[in-house]
Amino acid sequence: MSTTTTLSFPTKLPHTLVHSKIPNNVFQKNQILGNLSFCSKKICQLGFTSQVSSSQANIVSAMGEDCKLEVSSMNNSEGYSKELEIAVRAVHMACLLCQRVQENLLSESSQLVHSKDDNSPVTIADWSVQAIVSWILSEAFGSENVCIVAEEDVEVLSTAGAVGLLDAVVRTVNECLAYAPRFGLKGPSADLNAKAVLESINRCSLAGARGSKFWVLDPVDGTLGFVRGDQYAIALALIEDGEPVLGVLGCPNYPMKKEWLSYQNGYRRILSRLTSRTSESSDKGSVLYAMKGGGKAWMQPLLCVKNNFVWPNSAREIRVSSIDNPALATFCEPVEKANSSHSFTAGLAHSVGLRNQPLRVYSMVKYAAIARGDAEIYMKFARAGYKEKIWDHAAGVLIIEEAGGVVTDAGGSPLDFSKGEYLEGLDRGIIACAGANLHDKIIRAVDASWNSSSL
Ligand SMILES: Nc1ncnc2c1ncn2[C@@H]1O[C@H](COP(=O)(O)OS(=O)(=O)O)[C@@H](OP(=O)(O)O)[C@H]1O
Ligand SMILES: [Mg+2]
Ligand SMILES: [Mg+2]
Ligand SMILES: [Mg+2]
Repeated sequence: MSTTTTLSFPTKLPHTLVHSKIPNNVFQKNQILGNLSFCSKKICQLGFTSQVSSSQANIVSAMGEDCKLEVSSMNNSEGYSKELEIAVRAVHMACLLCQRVQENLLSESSQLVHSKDDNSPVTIADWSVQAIVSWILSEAFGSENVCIVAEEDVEVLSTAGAVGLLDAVVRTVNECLAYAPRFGLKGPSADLNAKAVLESINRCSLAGARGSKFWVLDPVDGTLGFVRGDQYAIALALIEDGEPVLGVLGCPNYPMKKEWLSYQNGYRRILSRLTSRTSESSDKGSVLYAMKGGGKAWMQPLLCVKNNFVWPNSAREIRVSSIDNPALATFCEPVEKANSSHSFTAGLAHSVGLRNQPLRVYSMVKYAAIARGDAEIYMKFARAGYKEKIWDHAAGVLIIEEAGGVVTDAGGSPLDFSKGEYLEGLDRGIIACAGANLHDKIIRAVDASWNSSSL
């Protein structure tokens, strides 16, 4: 134990490091240590020195053998490890913010839900999350270096009649940013005023989607689910040269174990013990993330500010389901018929031989369900003329792909994130599957039935 050895991790990842001098009983096989700075700390406590910088470390073998540390990351991890660290922390903070606002919305049935021009809802959580994520990314990387494409704008908040609403957003933003140090982030030296909050929201612009590198943010995806006390997600991705290179999905009502969800209405209702105010937020939700190219995706429990948690958080690897028999597979789809044709997918399900009831879930939690292996297929067929937005898909697509799944349009082409705020040229709909076999079957079934559909 007293030997001092330097564990020096080459900067080029992925990488496996085998070290024989770590005592056998220190780590357990397959234990996941979380990010490397945490791993490094743990190794240092044992009297070793380590030089590590970022990412995930996973003990792949130990106990009686050489201790083997697998540093799992991707080819481009050198370039994006800091972005991932910051993005994951920002999304954790956004999850806490949303949990608080959702609790208030449900308990006070307050007037904090507004309708946009297209009649879709927007709440103080949507604006507040956009403000904090924009603020955190700008602080971390410099506002001149950060380009964010995000769903919300400041139009409603800037009107004279919206003073109360803006006050509520400013309060929510400051309450949340006060927790920044708990997440290892620097918070503002003084509370942000209304002007600074509006600036943070407004710094995000749709025009950025034409650039070669930009962040894409859906501050609350599934706002309808959010206001109904149901599932929703916070989605943040980094796009480079038209492809998502990192993706983070916060799912505040989707616990680490799917057994903690009630299935009565798909994933709609979480068990009452989880909705009670006394339960820990970490029981309720999860944050998923991946970086392009490593073939791995990860999930963390939400942190509970009531407990004295210490960042970093632990993470466990997630993988898509291995089921490729349609009779055993489950497909998910949007809750609202207006967002995706339930009758068309019912026909597809029948022709492919899917027997299970569809899992109707709000938001990108559907992508999370596939990536975690809780369901095998996700299909969305919006009405003709609807153009899918990049922020509704970018993070989810990358996480599913890195977890081993396939995501394409209904023509089998990858989604194109290079053409601005919309997924231009999308062929009919979106199909995500746990494996190529199921994916092929669905694509063929779409071709066979499309012409006779009313879509
Ligand atoms: N008419 C129509 N057709 C297709 N898609 C639409 C439509 N209207 C909205 N949207 C987008 O759908 C996002 C929510 O998708 P979901 O899969 O969660 O749908 S559902 O709420 O479960 O029905 C939702 O995202 P948020 O606005 O972030 O909630 C919208 O971007
Ligand atoms: Mg919306
Ligand atoms: Mg959305
Ligand atoms: Mg949204």
